[in-house]
Amino acid sequence: MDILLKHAKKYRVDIFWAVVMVVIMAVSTLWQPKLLQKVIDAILKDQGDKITSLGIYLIVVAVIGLLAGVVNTILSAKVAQSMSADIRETAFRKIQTFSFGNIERFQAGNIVVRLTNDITQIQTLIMTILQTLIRVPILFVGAFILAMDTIPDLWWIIVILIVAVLGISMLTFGRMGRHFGLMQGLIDRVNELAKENLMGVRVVKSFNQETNEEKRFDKVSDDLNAQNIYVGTLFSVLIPAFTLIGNMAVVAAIYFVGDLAKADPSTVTAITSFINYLMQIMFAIIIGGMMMTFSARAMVSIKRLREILDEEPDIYYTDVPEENLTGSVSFEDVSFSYEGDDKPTLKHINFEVKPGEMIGIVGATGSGKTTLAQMIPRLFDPQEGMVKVGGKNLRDINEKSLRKTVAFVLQKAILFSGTIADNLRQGKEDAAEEDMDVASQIAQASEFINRLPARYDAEVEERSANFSGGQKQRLSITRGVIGKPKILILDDSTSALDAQSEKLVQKALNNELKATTTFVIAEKISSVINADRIFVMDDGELVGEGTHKDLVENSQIYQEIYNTQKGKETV
Ligand SMILES: Nc1ncnc2c1ncn2[C@@H]1O[C@H](COP(=O)(O)OP(=O)(O)OP(=O)(O)O)[C@@H](O)[C@H]1O
Repeated sequence: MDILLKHAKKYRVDIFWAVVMVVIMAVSTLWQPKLLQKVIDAILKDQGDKITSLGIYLIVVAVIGLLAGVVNTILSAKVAQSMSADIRETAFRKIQTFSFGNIERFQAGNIVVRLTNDITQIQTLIMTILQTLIRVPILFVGAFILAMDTIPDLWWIIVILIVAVLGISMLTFGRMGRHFGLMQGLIDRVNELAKENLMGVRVVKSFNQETNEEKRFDKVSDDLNAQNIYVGTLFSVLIPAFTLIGNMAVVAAIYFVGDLAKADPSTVTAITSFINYLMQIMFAIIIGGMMMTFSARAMVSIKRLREILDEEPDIYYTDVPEENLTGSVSFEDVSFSYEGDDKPTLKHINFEVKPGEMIGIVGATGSGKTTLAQMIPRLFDPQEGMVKVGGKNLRDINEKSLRKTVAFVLQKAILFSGTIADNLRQGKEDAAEEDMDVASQIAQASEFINRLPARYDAEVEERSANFSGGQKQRLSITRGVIGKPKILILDDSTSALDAQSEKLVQKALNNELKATTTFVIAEKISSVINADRIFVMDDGELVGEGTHKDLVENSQIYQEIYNTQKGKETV
C-alpha cells in the first residue's frame, strides 16, 4: 500500500475533491427516499403546493447527487490513470538500472506483464477506492439508521437481510480472491508462451512445431479459462442469490407493514423509503465485498511490482568524476559464475592487453568467450579478481567513463525501431552524416544504405524485421565503431557476413581504428588469424595465448580447432 500512498501525494487536491464528491453523492442517495416518502404523503393528503415544492426539492437533490457522481468519476479516473502511469514509469526507470543478472532473475516476459497487466489491476484498485471506499460505510451506516428510524418495528427484517448478504458475500468473495491469485500466475504464463512463440516463429514453422506449440499454449489457456469460468460461475450464482434475498425482504416488509398500518396508517407511506434503504444496505455490502475482492487481486499485483522496485541492482557505479581512460585492459585472477550455477564459467583468468592491440578469442562453444568479453563493459562483475580498463578497477570508475571507452557489438544484432540514424546515434549522440559515412564504410554497410532511398533516414521496423541478418550485423558494427571507441569488442559479429566482406571489415578496422584495442570473438580461426595475439579458451580457462604461428606450434587445443577447420576453409 505504501506505493499507493507515496504516489498519491502529488494528486492530493484531486483526491480531496473526489472524496468530497463521494460524500455528497452518498448523502444525496440517502436523502432521496426520505423526500420521496414526503412526496407520497403529500399526494395522499392532496397537498398540491407541498407536492410541487417537495418534487422540485427531490429533483435538485437527485441532480446534485448525479453531478457529484460525474465529477467523482472524472477525478477518480484522472487520479487512477496518472498514478498508475507514474508507478509504471518509476518501475521502468528502476529496470533501466538493472544488470543482466537482475533482468534474468525476472525474465523479460514477466517484467512486461508486471508493467502492463499488473499496473492495470492497480489502476482499477485506485479507481475503486476513490469511488467506493468512503461511499460503502456511509451508505451502510446511513441506510441502516434511516431504515430503523423509518419503520422501527421491522428491525428484524434489516438484521436478517444483513446476516444473509454478509454470509453469502464472505463465502463467495473469499473464494474469488484465491482464484484471482491463480489467474495472475496463469496470465504470466500465457504471455510468456505467446512471446516465446512469436519471437521464434521462424523456428516453429521450419521445424513444423505448430501443433506442439498449440498444445502447450492450449493447456495454459484452458487452465486460465477454467479459472475464469469458476469466477464467472460464482458471480452468476451471486447475482440471483442477492436478488432473491432482496425480493424476499421486500415481500416480508410489504406483508408485515399491513398489520402495522392498521395501528398507524402513516406507516404505508414509509414502506417505499424502507424498501429503498433495505436495497441500499444490500448494495453497500455487495459493493464492499467486490471491493475487497478487487483489492485482493490488486494486492497480488502491488506485491509483484514491489519486487521490481525493491530489487537491488547487482551493479553500482561509484560517484566519481567522468574521466578519459586509455584502451588497456587487464584481468587479474578473474573468476565468475552465473547465478545458480555451482560451476564457475571463468576460472582464474589473467592477461594484460595494451592500447591498440587486436586480440582474437577462440575456443569451443560454451568455453566462456562471451562471458569473458561481457566483463569488460561490466555487464557482470566477477566474484573473484579484478577487471581493469585504462589501469583502473571497473568498480572505481563511473558509468559514463566506461560507456564512452568500450563499445560492445553483440553476437545477436539488435536494432531498435526508428530510423537507421537513430540507431547509429546510440553509438555517438551527436553523430553527423560524415561520421555515419565513415563508420558504415568500415562495417561494409554503406553500399546497402546508399541503395535505400531515404539512406540514414530509412525506417527500422520493430525487431528490425525489414533487414537481413547480414545487414543487421553491418548496422550493428557501424553503431559500435561510430564513436571511435578506445576498446571495441566484436562478439562473433561478422558471422552472417560472407568471407570477402568479413576481410574488408577487418582491413577497414585496421586502417581506420588503429588506436582502438579490439577483441574479436570468432568461431572461425580465419577471422582472427592476423590478430596481434589470440586467446584460447577451454572450459572457462585461458589455456593459450600468442600469435597464430605460436599457437599452431604450442597449443594443442588451438591445433585441434585449426585442424578441424582447415579442411573446410581457406585459413
Ligand atoms: N546468462 C547466463 N546464465 C547462465 N549461464 C550462462 C549464461 N550465459 C552463458 N551461460 C553459460 O556459461 C557458459 C559459457 O557461455 P558463453 O556464452 O560465455 O560461451 P561461448 O564460449 O561464448 O560460447 P559460444 O561460442 O557458443 O557463443 C555456457 O555453459 C553457458 O551455458
